[in-house]
Amino acid sequence: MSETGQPEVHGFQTEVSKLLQLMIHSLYSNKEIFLRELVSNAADASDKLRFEALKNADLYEGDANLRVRVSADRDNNTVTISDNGIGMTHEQIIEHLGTIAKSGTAEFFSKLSGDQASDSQLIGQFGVGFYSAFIVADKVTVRSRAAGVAASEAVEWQSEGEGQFTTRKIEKANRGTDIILHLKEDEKEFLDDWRLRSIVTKYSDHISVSVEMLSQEIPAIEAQDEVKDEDGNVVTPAVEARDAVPAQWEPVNKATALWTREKADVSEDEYKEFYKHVSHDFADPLLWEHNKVEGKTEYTSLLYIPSKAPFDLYNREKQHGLKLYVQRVFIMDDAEQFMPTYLRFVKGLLDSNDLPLNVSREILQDNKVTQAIRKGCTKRVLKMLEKLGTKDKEQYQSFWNEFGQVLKEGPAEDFANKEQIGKLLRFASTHEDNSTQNVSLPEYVERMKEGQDKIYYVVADSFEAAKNSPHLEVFRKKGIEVLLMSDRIDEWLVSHLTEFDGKTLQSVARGGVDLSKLDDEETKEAQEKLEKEFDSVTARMKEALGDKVKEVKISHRLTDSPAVIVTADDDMSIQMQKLMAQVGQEVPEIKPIFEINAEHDLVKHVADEADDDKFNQWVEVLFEQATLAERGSLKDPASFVTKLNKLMMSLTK
Ligand SMILES: Nc1ncnc2c1ncn2[C@@H]1O[C@H](COP(=O)(O)OP(=O)(O)OP(=O)(O)O)[C@@H](O)[C@H]1O
Repeated sequence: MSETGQPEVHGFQTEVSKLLQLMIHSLYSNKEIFLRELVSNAADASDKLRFEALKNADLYEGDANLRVRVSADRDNNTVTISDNGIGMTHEQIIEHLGTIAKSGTAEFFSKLSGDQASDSQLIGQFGVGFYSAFIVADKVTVRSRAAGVAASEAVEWQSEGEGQFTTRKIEKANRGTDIILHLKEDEKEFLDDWRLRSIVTKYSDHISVSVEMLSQEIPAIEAQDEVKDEDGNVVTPAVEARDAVPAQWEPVNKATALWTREKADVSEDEYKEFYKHVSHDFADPLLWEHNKVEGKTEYTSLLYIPSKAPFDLYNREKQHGLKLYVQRVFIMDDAEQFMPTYLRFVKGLLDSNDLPLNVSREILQDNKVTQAIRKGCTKRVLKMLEKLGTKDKEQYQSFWNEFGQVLKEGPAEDFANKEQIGKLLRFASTHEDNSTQNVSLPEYVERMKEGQDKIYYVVADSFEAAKNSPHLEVFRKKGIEVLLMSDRIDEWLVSHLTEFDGKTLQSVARGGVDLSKLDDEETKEAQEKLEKEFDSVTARMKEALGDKVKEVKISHRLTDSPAVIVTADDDMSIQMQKLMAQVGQEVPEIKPIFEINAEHDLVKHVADEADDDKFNQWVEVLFEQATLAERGSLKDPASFVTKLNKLMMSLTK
């Protein structure tokens, strides 16, 4: 730590410099948000102090009246946001105001295109926070003293937002943080008291700590005698002398915790602004619900579904959860115990009357109250989404596009709500044959054919591969809808969501697909006849392929392709084998079932081949071709090509 007055120079983390540049340019049209961000940080600092003071009331230093003050100084061209919250130490200020401690930062920067319009959208999602001060200021001074630290150990941070900042030790009698913005030449509008006041009211009305501004000073009035005309009538009454009323700090926001108010008294805009405060998101939320739960466990929840996914959504380790309050006292951010991981996109807060004020993450872990609230909140979110899905398909689709992948983790994580989650899933399907995931399971069930008792799906590496899978041929012919899955998580999903609405989910690539219930007697008889006729051919093929396959069968699922490989019902699916191999896990060798299309000309030709060598070559090529279509790769592609060439050459002779 430097001596008092001696500045230490520090460089910003590279990302901070980049962020600053980008923000100043892209958020210019919305520059007043700097005040929202700084007041929001000041309110958080008050919440944090209140929490720490639960254990150590001395931190209040005799001043428990927490407030944020906003003022302008016309002479010095500055706006100051001052709080008496938790404050920052020298180390904290360097860390918090010199780096970006967010997961997903690298990914964020890699997504920037250099195009201002689209980058400004992205930066909004990233969250701008303290650095937004530089949109309107060309120099920012932060003076801070952490609660419990001596006045002589306070710290001043200063920067012009260009690559570096300085810190130095200062004396500061008052606890907390002052942020002093030295306004840019053309930002003087923010010196106007009314302008500041209207921004504070617009953005910070819901903040539970009082935000104060100075009232106008009322000048002194001198005493004046009554004035009468010639007839003795009073023309001007006497005026009593009055002292000047100095400007006073007065609250400009409601300063009641928004969630404690009645729903009917909170406007849409207030809910939206409050969301931005708790989530640090820039965009409006998609949906929210505010509830007071009474009965055995009593709590208030205010749950928001964001409209845009954050950058680190796919990181299951990322901090998530709700802000926790106990009897209106802020306890912690990101209380993940109240939301399952697959709902990690939900933002908001909980205020419990049943948890103790000294509650810790450890206590929350194993607590009946926590479990009851988590159950209640989970159900609430699932219901909210279900309602949106039926009420507003377009909005639901936009939700699904942002968060659907994460919701697909649900059936594995939350067995109890499987059916409910099932209703929220959306898939691409052969019904529309395009890649938009917009078919729900209830819709699928409603379209099921008479006699169809299963929900059919195919999982492949890409939508195209799923759509063109040979397994679909018979389904297309019979007009049976198949869900087309190609997201990484899909195989995991269907291994946990095995049933919906009493109907089994069945992969079309499995051996046990049996559509015979949908066939008429005539077709069944014809199939049996064909199987008998081909008995010797399938046996010969099995001999040719040896233990590469489990079985060779006549297929009832093909119309255009000559052959296909399928997985036995109790074996691991090909897609799952691929996933395991990708993450470096050992995959047991699983032999497929080889199904041939007895009505295909190529198969008929092979069946008639008397020469054993040639027959074997044909069978191997058919088998490897089917493997290639299914897996997208072969263990030994070169020898496949050699065999194929040999066969083609023989055909030219
Ligand atoms: N007035 C303040 N009092 C105490 N600490 C503060 C204050 N303002 C900022 N900080 C500290 O600096 C950190 C960084 O602030 P910043 O606004 O950049 O990010 P954030 O609030 O964590 O999140 P976001 O960027 O999403 O707004 C805060 O997390 C907090 O620890």
